[in-house]
Amino acid sequence: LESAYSKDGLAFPSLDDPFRPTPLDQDAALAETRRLIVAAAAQLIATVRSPVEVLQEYAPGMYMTATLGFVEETNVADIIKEGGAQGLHVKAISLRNGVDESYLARVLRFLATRHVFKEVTPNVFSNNRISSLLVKAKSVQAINEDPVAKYDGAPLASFVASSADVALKSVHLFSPFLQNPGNAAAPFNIAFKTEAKMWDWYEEPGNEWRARRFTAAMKGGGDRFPPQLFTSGIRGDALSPDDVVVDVGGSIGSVALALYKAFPNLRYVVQDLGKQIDEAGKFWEANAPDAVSSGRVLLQVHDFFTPQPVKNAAVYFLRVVIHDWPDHDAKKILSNLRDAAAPSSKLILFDSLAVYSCEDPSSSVPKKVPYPLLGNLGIGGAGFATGLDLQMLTLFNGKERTEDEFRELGRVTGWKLDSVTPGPLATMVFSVI
Ligand SMILES: C[S@@+](CC[C@H](N)C(=O)[O-])C[C@H]1O[C@@H](n2cnc3c(N)ncnc32)[C@H](O)[C@@H]1O
Repeated sequence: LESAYSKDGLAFPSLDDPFRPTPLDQDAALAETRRLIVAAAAQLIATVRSPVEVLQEYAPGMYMTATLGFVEETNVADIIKEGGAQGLHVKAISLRNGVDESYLARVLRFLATRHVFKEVTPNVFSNNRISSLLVKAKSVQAINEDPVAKYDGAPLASFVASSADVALKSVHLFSPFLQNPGNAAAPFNIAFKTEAKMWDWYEEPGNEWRARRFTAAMKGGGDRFPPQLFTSGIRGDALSPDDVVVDVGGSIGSVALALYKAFPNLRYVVQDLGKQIDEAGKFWEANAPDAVSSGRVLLQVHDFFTPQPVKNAAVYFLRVVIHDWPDHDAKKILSNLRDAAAPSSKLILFDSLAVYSCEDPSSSVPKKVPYPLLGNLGIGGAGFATGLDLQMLTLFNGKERTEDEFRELGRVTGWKLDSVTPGPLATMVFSVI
């Protein structure tokens, strides 16, 4: 890593400094190097640490979520940033967010002990590489003036905040749900005493701020979505000008926007529920004003449990949608697309791939990892995906699926899995059976 950075005339970033993006953050070979180092370091810790201490650290793991949510809600990283690089005393943070300074000190010390924030001198905290990503996109004053819009432009902060809100408030019902899954749709539904799916519940009065936060989280999607992912599983000659690409459950269409910019001669349809499509109108107006008026991009209200109105599209794609649904619902969604498809249509799913923690001889992309690391590289490889899997279970009884599970889901709905391109989001390309 150091030599790769020095080749670009850069020092390897210090944990003490705020995060500054560089092109090397996107370099695939370096990402693999990082994963191996993290996998090895985590395994080394698990190996040498007293197992008692390991469990003492893991069992109260909820405090990580709770403290991150608290600092996000009370704008701590934002306040520290506005205070300057030298850091701020908890008294000064308290003056701005009204939280007792001794509570702040204890929360920030818990996090600094885990490398989120740095305690520069006693009770003085600065942002470091990790905590700097908790900073939202607006000034603290603007946040206080319009709290509902607090997470606009800050997708990662939105993700952190919603993990500490709906997910944390639901997860204490995890074990009862798993033991009696017939009693409710998901732990979320028991916790919030609702039969509604989380999206529909967001639309209820009083939840406007949650709906807005969710949209903010989704708006970051396109930035983290390199368009070449889209073509990675499709033959170069498979798409022609004016071919129709449907972004099913596309939210505001941040992924379709990235694709539209990369492949402007295709036609796009972004489909979602009403509120998302209303937001999509504003999003496209701000980012590609001609796209909708020229007819290249159509924003369409569509419930994917009803027949798909766009027939014979070249591509139907769903990004992080199928993992929201249990198998019986996922099958309905894919069957509706199959009914609308032409023989040449492709279905592309972008989702995290569940990878066994041991070796998987049946995988179409077998990966040899250095002995004695875990088959999925542990938290270095599958940390986020395994966490997301349980988050989907908690919120929706959804799931991240293995390659075999995707193949089977396709097979029973009339789609053949042609290729799998692994990555932080895997690309699964299906053709019509
Ligand atoms: C996790 S988000 C993914 C959004 C988008 N694909 C992206 O990657 O940015 C799931 C989306 O599914 C949409 N959704 C949920 N139920 C739906 C339904 N019945 N019909 C259409 N869209 C739905 C939600 O509104 C939400 O925008």
